[in-house]
Amino acid sequence: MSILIKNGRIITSADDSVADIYIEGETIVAIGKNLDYQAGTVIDASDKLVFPGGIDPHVHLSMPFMGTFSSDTYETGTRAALYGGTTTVIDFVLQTQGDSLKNALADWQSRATGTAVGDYSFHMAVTDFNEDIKAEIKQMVEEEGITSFKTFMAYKGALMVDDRQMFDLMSEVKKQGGMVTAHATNGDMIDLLVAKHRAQGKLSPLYHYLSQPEVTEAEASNRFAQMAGYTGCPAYIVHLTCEGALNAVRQAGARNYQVFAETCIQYLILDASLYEQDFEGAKWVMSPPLRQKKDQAALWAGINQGLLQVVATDHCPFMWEQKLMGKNDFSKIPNGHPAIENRIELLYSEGVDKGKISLSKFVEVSSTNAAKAFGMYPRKGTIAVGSDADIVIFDPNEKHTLSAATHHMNVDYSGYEGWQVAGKVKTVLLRGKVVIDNNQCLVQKGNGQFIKRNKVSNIL
Ligand SMILES: NC(=O)NCCC(=O)O
Ligand SMILES: [Zn+2]
Ligand SMILES: [Zn+2]
Repeated sequence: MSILIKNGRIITSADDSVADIYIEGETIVAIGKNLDYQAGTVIDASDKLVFPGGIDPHVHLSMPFMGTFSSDTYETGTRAALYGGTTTVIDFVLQTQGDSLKNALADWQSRATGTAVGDYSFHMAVTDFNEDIKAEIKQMVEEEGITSFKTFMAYKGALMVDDRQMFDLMSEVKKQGGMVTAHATNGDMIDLLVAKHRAQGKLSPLYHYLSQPEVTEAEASNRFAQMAGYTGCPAYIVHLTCEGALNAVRQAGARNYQVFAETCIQYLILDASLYEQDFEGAKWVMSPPLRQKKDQAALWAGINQGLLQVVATDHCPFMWEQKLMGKNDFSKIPNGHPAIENRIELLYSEGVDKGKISLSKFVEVSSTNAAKAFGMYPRKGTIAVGSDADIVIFDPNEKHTLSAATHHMNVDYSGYEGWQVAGKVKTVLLRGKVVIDNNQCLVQKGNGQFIKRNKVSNIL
């Protein structure tokens, strides 16, 4: 099978030029002006942007959490991702405390294998670290191609690890050539604030926000970054939301520690005023919570300053019925919101179209940097000869409106209902196959492949 994409404006993190792309099988074979190949399919990309398939390294599909499961499966979630221009996602395998990493991996493999529509990989979330688990780290890196290890510094009593475990894990992961990532908020402080608000009968979604003030994130981010610096372990903070946490990353960088950070689209464009509307605010109950306008400004600046390398989603959708589990108590609202399908169009619209970031920065933070940080580059994350032909053809002028009525995520509301975006994902290729065209998904479940990842060395 061969495809020739003609006359698109090809944007990578390094280049911007109008040219053609020739694809054979799953791979990009040639890029240049006026390419003269006899292709099975020719796609005219005149007046369109052509950029690498998005990589969302923070999603939760069919995730068991807070007494329920996130509502997108590998099928619905990766298909919605493709509609939105994201061709590869990285989900989190969650170790059950007291059990092995191997068993957790088998559990997640059974959900994803033969089900995913788009490509996927796994981070391993270590929720309980001891000598037995230490022995499994090497096996994950060497045999399974899982090179990043997630930790939760919050969700006390469920997923949280203590500092001793974190410190020990970092030393081992460094030895094995991996990366430790963290949900960096102070679980003890949050636990106390939640208990205090509940005891006072303060039970609306607003108190979810007030139980996780900026200091809880700034403190944990700094602690995580300092431990990373001391152990020399490459480290990555997930879903960073605020100025205080960004300052911890800035300080770590000033000391040449390898500390990388991701924010998510919602923290760039939504703010905490959404919690001021009775239970409706449950749509945006996520951890960490939405912050203030001053934090949004800091995050956009952090992207441009290279302190934040990735814009992900932390896609973790729950049906409204599931959110209602916390109708009378904010601490029982399943945490998370849907965005896997909306990330690229929102980031283009609010970032590039509004002049906050350049097109090359857009490509870096939506695709290239995640591929580099998580050991998939240059197979993924760029448009280059030899790379997988994961390609988005995007119309920068086709305005449209986001809505639950038209999205493909398995969730019955949108966090962005009525939001007008400036451009539209038109055609998506995954490993040389047209998977989305003309608002249609052309592939079935089982099309997605598990992507084994390389060790983390000389990243970014
Ligand atoms: N973020 C969130 O609210 N839900 C998913 C789990 C996590 O990433 O902390
Ligand atoms: Zn988290
Ligand atoms: Zn998450």
